[in-house]
Amino acid sequence: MRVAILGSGSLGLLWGARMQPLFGENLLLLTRTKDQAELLNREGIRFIGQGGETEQRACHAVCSDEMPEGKIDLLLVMVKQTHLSAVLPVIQKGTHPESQIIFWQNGLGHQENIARLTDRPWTYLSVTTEGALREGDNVIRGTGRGETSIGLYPPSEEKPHPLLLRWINILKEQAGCNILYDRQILHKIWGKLAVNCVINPLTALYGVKNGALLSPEYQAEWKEILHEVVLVANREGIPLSYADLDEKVKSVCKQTAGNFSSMLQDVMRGNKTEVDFINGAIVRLGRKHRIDTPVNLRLVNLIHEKEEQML
Ligand SMILES: NC(=O)C1=CN([C@@H]2O[C@H](COP(=O)(O)OP(=O)(O)OC[C@H]3O[C@@H](n4cnc5c(N)ncnc54)[C@H](OP(=O)(O)O)[C@@H]3O)[C@@H](O)[C@H]2O)C=CC1
Ligand SMILES: CC(C)(CO)C(=O)C(=O)O
Repeated sequence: MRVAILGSGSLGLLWGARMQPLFGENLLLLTRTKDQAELLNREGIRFIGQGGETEQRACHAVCSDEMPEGKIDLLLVMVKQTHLSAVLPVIQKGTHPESQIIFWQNGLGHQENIARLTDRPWTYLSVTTEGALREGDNVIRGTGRGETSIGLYPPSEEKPHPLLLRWINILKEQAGCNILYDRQILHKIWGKLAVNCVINPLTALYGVKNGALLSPEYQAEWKEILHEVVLVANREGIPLSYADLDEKVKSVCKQTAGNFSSMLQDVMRGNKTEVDFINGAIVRLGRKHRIDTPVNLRLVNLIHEKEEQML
């Protein structure tokens, strides 16, 4: 099985380090720049565990402009939502009709991009609570083991392809990953979306770590955001309750108390954030169902203002 990772950032380097011992020369990392590919080929990936232990893993990388044609059997797409449409031609070129293509982006919006691929029926969404922080172009720090779910998208009663199940088993049995196939992947996507709708914009606007949101001053906004998310989710046919989601957001704030959310990190680095695919997705779907979502809309606008200020 030839496996590739498109996007060698935080998530890409984490999964690259993890899969290298399992797939060796059959694993390819794809980068945006030639410089990063050269660095990875020269020095490999340096993985720093939670206890500070470091391992150097040799790897094979190329710039995504040089994606080999039709050779990849299983592709992990790990670029941000903001770069997805630009890499569609790379995905189309590197894969074949039996390829298994897994999209890892937070938020909603990748569905439209997936629909633009031609003759690629085996597409999946993934939701992961595994955390990673990139400390250099070839340095990755694991910030907590978590759980990963993968499900066919568009949703289908069809069984997943045997190749995907083989890959999941290899990761489970040989790398001890907590990873599973999930027929209800959209429920997981919405659960994670709700978490991101609260934590990401509030931490980015107020410049605080995830754990700070548990203090009373943020509770009013937190509740207003979640109420809108639940209304929209239910109208989309996703049966999520306010109480469950509120509990989930609290538990993620506790588990990741010391983390800077990805949106806060983007704002600090002067990068475009994924807000249009997180709170922006609630606003778009709200409009579709004629549900007002003023709180999420306000957050989208405030985050865009913040992005402008940081440019
Ligand atoms: N980090 C985490 O723990 C988690 C992240 N996610 C989601 O996963 C996705 C990726 O996140 P994360 O890894 O943190 O993001 P990063 O920004 O760290 O990584 C994205 C990578 O994609 C690369 N990229 C962009 N354009 C191209 C291209 N044309 N060809 C090849 N590579 C390209 C970027 O390259 P360059 O750096 O050179 O611009 C970057 O290395 C996001 O949607 C995020 O929401 C989900 C769960 C956890
Ligand atoms: C779960 C959370 C909020 C962890 O920081 C995250 O997914 C993010 O930062 O994007």
